[in-house]
Amino acid sequence: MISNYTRTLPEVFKSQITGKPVHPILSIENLQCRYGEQVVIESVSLALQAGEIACLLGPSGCGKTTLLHAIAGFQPVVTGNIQLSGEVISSPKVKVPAEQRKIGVVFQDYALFPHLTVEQNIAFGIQSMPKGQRQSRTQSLLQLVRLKGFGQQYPHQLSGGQQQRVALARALAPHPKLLLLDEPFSNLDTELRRSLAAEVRHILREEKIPAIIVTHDRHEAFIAGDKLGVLSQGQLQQWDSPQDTYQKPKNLAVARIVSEGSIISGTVLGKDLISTPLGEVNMPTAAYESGDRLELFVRSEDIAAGEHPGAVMAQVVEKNFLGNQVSYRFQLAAGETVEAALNANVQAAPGDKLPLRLSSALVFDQAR
Ligand SMILES: Nc1ncnc2c1ncn2[C@@H]1O[C@H](COP(=O)(O)OP(=O)(O)OP(=O)(O)O)[C@@H](O)[C@H]1O
Repeated sequence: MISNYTRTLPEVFKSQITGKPVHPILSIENLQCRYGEQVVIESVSLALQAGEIACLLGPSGCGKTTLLHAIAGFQPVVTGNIQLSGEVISSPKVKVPAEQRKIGVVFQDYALFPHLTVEQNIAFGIQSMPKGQRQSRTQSLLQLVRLKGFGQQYPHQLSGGQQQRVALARALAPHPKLLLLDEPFSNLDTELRRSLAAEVRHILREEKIPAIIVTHDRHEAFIAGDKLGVLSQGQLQQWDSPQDTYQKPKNLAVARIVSEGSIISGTVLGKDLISTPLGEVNMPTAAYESGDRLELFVRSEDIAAGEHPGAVMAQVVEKNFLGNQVSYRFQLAAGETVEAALNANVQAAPGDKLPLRLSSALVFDQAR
């Protein structure tokens, strides 16, 4: 049973200058969204502070887009509420129309206007600005997204990454209070995705616009986010910094979403000592008694190869070269298999046996 990650409700700070309360830019309290009888978002609460960038990560179908649509105003709310700068914009009784929310949205497919130039696309949402101001905003955004000189081109003359930067500039042009990006890089190849994730982070920082980015790619989320929200089965399992989420996942579902690894069994041998099919490992066991059976999550990088007292022999069943590392799948004597990411100088082929040892593992109560 995956325990729901419950957090204290959004904090409201007091300004040190005015003494007035400073609300999170976005706060969501006990949100539920449904399609007919199907509950897709169940009791989600979170707070995003001014200037923060959050990434929402989770498996396909877990409700990421639905949550984004609820914030944007495209999806009704069954219970709970959504507040922007302290004002309720969505609840069962309140629904501020999407176009009045001052929330920008960037979609996966860029959705640029094909018959408009890059400059015209960027200026589309700021027609009400005086001409001089509009032109200067457009030019500064062109520079910010590194497309100076491309202003007169049409979208089909640009690469995918360039088109997505135009879409970002267009969404930023009216100075939204919050920007929502729904899998903005998923049409791009892996390397470009990650460099664009870093670039988008830089651009949002420059513009001081808080954002929520939905992604499937944990590396993209680690690069772009100050906060990482892990959504699974319609519930926000964790809402923390990427580093804390990686190092201290709240449950097995989060561990599996944010890292590569394997599940193995363990038995508590005594104080802070657990026996596993990969040998004995020192871990806090205060919550358990000797003899307790546990499920452990072993991250691929927590397994090392080489002669060592206590190492156990394991047989290579699969090997994939990744450059500086090689990903191996090993069969252990007890029949379990584990994934390990080993240094490329370890030479082994399927069928070979290697001594392995475990440096650490994650233990979860009622792990499944
Ligand atoms: N318009 C709709 N009508 C009915 N069910 C829907 C609708 N949109 C989404 N769903 C269902 O709601 C669930 C969550 O969908 P959602 O698109 O929010 O997930 P997601 O996490 O964004 O998925 P993905 O990563 O694949 O885009 C899925 O089971 C989906 O089938």
